[in-house]
Amino acid sequence: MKVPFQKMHGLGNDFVILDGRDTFLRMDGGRARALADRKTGIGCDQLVVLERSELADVRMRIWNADGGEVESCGNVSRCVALLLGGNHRIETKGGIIVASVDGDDAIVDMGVPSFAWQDIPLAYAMDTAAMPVGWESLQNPFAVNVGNPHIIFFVDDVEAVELDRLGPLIERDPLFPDRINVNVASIGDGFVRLRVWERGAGLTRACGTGACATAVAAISRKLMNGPVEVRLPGGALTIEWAQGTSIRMRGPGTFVFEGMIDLESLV
Ligand SMILES: N[C@@H](CCC[C@H](N)C(=O)O)C(=O)O
Repeated sequence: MKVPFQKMHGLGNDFVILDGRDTFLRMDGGRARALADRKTGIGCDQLVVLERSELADVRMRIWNADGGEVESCGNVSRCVALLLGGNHRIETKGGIIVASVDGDDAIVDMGVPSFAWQDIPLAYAMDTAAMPVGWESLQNPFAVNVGNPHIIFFVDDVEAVELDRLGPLIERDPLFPDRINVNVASIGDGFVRLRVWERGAGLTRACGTGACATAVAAISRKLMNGPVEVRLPGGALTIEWAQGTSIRMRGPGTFVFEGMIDLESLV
């Protein structure tokens, strides 16, 4: 049986979204990997299935392109808000987020960030605001969990970082038992420039949770005052946050195309 899908992107970070609210859709890592494959599947950074929720208006399950199911995704939460329209409480593995639509933008309350080393999680105790670790030129990072785990390195020039080489090394370092999303950021005049190596997806044009994590790190280290404009290769997001409060993200989501897919023909 063929089921409909939507292809969308948030600043170039792209998704295949399936609606399983009325029809049971069996999804697993193998199927997600097959659908995400850019040569043989539809192609995307993340595969998303909407389901009925007992806790919120809708449940959103997210798989990275490598087939791993993950807790959260900032860019897809804006796309889903724009797809559904109006205001929605969305259940994710990383907690409940609240999304609304404002013109071409969606605004998402991404929840309160966690800073405890056990919550990132790290393999052993350390100060997550000034981690005494480093990988070559990337030193003294900040770690935060914004629904999913992130590490942020502040550098002079994000373009000078070999993120395609260092990203996978850091993502899979034993310090991170659940692996980690790797952000390199530089402070500009009123904005932060950001590049992200995403856990399970590699280099992406944008990462919404990475933008949230980086804004939280920049505000915590008093490098920026909110709201923070985060400039990614695919475009900009605005992030608001103050100590002890939820993170608020604002930005666009774009419809690309729709089609039908036979899930049973996959592995
Ligand atoms: N692209 C996303 C994040 C997707 C999940 C991430 N790769 C992870 O493994 O946690 C975003 O926009 O936040």
